[in-house]
Amino acid sequence: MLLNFEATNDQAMDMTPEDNSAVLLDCDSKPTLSSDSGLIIEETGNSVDGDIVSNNTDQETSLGQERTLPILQKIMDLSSNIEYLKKEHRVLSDQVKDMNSDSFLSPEVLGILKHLNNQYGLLKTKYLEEYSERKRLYNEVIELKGNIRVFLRCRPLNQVEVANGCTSVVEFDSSQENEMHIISSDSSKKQFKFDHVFGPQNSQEDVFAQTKPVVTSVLDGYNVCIFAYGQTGTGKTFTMEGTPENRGVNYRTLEELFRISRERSKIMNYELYVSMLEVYNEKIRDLLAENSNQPSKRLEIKQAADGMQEVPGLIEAHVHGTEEVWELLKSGSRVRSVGSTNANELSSRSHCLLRVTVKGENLINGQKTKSHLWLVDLAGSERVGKIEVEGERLKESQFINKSLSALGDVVSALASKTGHIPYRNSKVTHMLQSSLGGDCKTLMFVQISPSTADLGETLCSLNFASRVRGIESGPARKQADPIEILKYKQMAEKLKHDEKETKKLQDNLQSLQLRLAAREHICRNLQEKVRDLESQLAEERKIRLKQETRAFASLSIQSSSLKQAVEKPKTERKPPLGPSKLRLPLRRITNVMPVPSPTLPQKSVSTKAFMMASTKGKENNTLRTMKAAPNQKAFLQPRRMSVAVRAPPTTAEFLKPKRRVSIATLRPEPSLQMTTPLHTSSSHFKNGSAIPRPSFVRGQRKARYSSLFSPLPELKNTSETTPTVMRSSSKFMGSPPIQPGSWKPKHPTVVALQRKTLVWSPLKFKAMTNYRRPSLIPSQPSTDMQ
Ligand SMILES: Nc1ncnc2c1ncn2[C@@H]1O[C@H](COP(=O)(O)OP(=O)(O)OP(=O)(O)O)[C@@H](O)[C@H]1O
Repeated sequence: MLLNFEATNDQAMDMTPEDNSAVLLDCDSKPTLSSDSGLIIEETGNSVDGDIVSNNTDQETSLGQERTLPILQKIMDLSSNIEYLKKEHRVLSDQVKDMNSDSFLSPEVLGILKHLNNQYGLLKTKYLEEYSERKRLYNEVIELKGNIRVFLRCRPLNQVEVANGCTSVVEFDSSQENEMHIISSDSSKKQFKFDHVFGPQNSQEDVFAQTKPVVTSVLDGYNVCIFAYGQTGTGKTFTMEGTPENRGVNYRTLEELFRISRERSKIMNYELYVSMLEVYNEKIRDLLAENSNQPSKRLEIKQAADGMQEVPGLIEAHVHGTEEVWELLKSGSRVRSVGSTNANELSSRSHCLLRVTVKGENLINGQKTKSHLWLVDLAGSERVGKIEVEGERLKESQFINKSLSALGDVVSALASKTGHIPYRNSKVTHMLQSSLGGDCKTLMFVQISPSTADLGETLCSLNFASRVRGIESGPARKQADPIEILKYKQMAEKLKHDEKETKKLQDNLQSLQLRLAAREHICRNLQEKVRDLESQLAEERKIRLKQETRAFASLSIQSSSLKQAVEKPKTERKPPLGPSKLRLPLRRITNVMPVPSPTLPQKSVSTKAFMMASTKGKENNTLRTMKAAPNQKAFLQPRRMSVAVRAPPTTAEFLKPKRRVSIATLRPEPSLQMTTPLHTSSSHFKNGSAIPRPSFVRGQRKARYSSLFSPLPELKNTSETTPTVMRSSSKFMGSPPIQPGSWKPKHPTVVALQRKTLVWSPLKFKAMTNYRRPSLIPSQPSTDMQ
């Protein structure tokens, strides 16, 4: 009979001894393996019918055998089974070996597995990189939009809730760290999204890890505000303050600030100050004030010059280490107003505000910053009916709810971007004004309870938080130290003033330079003019010499002819025109005093000379006579003789000054007393009460020199004397010294330059230097000149 091993085996196992006893098996029968690895048991002698001879002896023996047979049989069966199982194990092991080495773990498969493993690792790192990059970009967008970041934190169910059979209505998706769902009573789910979601399993470390980047930006000069909002008993104080075993955001923040400031000590110098206050029943109380149980002075919120809210008189404790901070926080928390409600045994009955002021100074560029970090634990929103409060607690609750509803109004106004934001409706909103709508980084923790019993309150908190998340307050900006700003403002004003002064001085300088240039130009022109005049004078002298020679000659002829024609007694004869008034040769202007004429008064001689000249006056004859003059002394005759050759003038014309040069017409200033060497002698006589000689020629010279030197102040002051410059060199060798205010320019260009406010410009100056104004005195003789 052929049996399948498994079936046989199973059957064998299930067989009872009675069954076994019924079956006689040949001990020698051995299991053999079939070709298909099945077990075949050959029945080799189980048929005993007709082969066994019965006798008594044999019967006893057979009875004893019958008793031992089933046991033996069983042993045999089991041993054969063991044998069989061993064999089967061997076969299967061989098969597994074959599979391992041959087919399943072939090198190709291993290679593919390796490759897939590497790819998986790469994708994982890529995903993580992308994830952090997305988060960074998201944070940047939030910062640019100025959105208030909102973190949700859900506490675990407490013992009371568990005992009451409350279940959790909050569902978290571990793959989405910023999403959560609320399961409503009708089993529908409502999704809420926040910047981060912390479940009951998240620790204080997890929370601070996400908060750290925001709080530490206070060291970079940003104003930061973190506040916890939520229903009473949801863990606001736990998140912000924590417990000695599980310290909260406040302590961890200061610890981190100290750590970073130590790290940056080579570049930055930081000073940290801590203030702690509470708003209880709409009154501000300093929690760090000594004897804070006593009624303290009234603190009010004022707006500082930099637009931030300040509380004058609030204590600012300078802190140097975390231990000091912890002590301060503990002492502040101790005096905080807390009370017991049926929602929270130690419920905060006030809004607690911790302010950290950071003063930073950059040791490299000296830039200073002053920024604030506000850490706010708001009082819990609560339904008065639900928590069954009365008396003082009821009053507290009403104040709390009023201020929280004011916060809600502010958030609604900010979210809808209305013009007026009602910040001043409560102390808290007034205090957080710049944090909610200003240029600071704001983070809100919305705390919720997971309990089904608090579903309504939880939904209210979540809706409020979603509205807060929608507020766009504009990007945050770094805060410079107000003292620094003031210093820079003063510096800017001083700079402006200095610039004005510099401009004024530049203008003055420019006008002086222009005046100088104008004067130099005048001087140059005058020098040229003097040279021209000198040459003209020389020419004139030459001509006059010729004329006088001619006149002298003609007179000599006339006198000799008269002598011959009319015989007169010798006594009547006129004395010859002697060298009574010798003149120096007219070569150049000199200081040498001329020798005064000792002889006849000029007037009588000149009159007679004029009369004689009128009778004759033939120039050709004069010239001839001149040529025939015996010696040079004759050329040094008094000037009257030379004038006599001209046409006889009328009495009025006689004394009229002759206009000879252009200078006389340019500056006809009769009042100006300019002298020549000749005039000096005349003045001398004048001063000595002598009668001045009526020489119009000298008058002409006087006018000419007056015009020449009148613009020079030195000459004006010394009008009665010859100028020093003239005396020393008789030429204008340089600019005359300027006495301010002693000379008023009269030339229109100079006057215009003086009056005009000039703006300094190198181009202008260049243009001006190139510009040649017309000379005060024309270089070519004009029609006025003769
Ligand atoms: N995440 C949390 N893990 C463990 N326990 C928490 C957590 N959050 C809150 N608790 C516990 O819940 C209780 C209430 O917390 P807490 O006092 O901080 O609430 P609250 O919101 O500040 O209440 P109130 O507004 O009344 O002051 C505390 O005993 C606190 O230890």
